[in-house]
Amino acid sequence: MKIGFIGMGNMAQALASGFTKYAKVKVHSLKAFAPNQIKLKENADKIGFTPVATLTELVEGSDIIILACKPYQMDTVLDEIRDLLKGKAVISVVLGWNLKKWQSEQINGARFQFVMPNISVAAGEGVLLFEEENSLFAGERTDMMRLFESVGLVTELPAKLMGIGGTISGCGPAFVNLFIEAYADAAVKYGISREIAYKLVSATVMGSARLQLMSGEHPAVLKDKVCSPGGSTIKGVTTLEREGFRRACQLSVDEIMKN
Ligand SMILES: NC(=O)C1=CN([C@@H]2O[C@H](COP(=O)(O)OP(=O)(O)OC[C@H]3O[C@@H](n4cnc5c(N)ncnc54)[C@H](O)[C@@H]3O)[C@@H](O)[C@H]2O)C=CC1
Ligand SMILES: O=C(O)[C@@H]1CCC=N1
Repeated sequence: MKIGFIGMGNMAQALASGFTKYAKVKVHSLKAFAPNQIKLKENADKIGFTPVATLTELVEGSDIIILACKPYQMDTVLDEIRDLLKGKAVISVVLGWNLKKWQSEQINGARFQFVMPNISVAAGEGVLLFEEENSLFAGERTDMMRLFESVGLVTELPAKLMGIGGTISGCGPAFVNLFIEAYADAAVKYGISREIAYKLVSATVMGSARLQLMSGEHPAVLKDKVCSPGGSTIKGVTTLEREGFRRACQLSVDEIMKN
């Protein structure tokens, strides 16, 4: 498998780090191109991929191209590589660049899959949504899913649900980290050091999530198990409810889904 990243920003760095650490399928080469060659070289040394100097070199030296630039950069990228993509498998993690959009570009001879990842792939604990509609060969799609399974939970969704799925899992780490920061601030306010505060809150989030996934129990059941009658937790829970925690979560999703 010869993989080439177009763009090496936050998301591509997370994926490349995840693949170099956790890939359970043989990756023969991992290359990347980005316009800022100094930064690219720094990331290459840190993560362990091969930096290349041009988009042409990247595409010609890879069988699988991972598009990981910003949506507004796609036109410039495609202008340069459109004619080189024949026979390649293209994975897009670019918001909005799904199969329908790709087909509207009429790029002949390239096979395509839209994947919505999240940043936690860097820790091997990501979420990766595969759009059901795709034009990969069946065998190569299975290989792709195995590769991405090395860095997280792979789930297939129909095109019509990729927007909401990607909002929950792709944007989700930002919401969760806001929560972590807020509770760490509260711990610091009462005297715990910042370093310990982040560890305590992050481990609590991770453990709560893992228990829910492993047990399959309703989150409300797990919440109730923590809330002793007349105890401390229920005071915190009712305060969050009074201050509109659930509503704020819902509204954050509604805002994104307006696009
Ligand atoms: N950051 C995240 O958590 C997630 C991001 N995504 C998607 O991943 C894509 C990248 O997002 P980020 O990594 O956050 O952005 P970023 O801004 O950190 O990275 C963009 C990369 O593209 C490169 N680039 C710019 N122009 C280029 C060109 N002409 N040719 C090749 N490379 C070029 C930049 O130098 C940079 O390395 C976006 O389309 C976004 O929708 C998807 C899921 C999660
Ligand atoms: O904020 C964004 O547009 C990208 C897509 C999902 C996560 N980050």
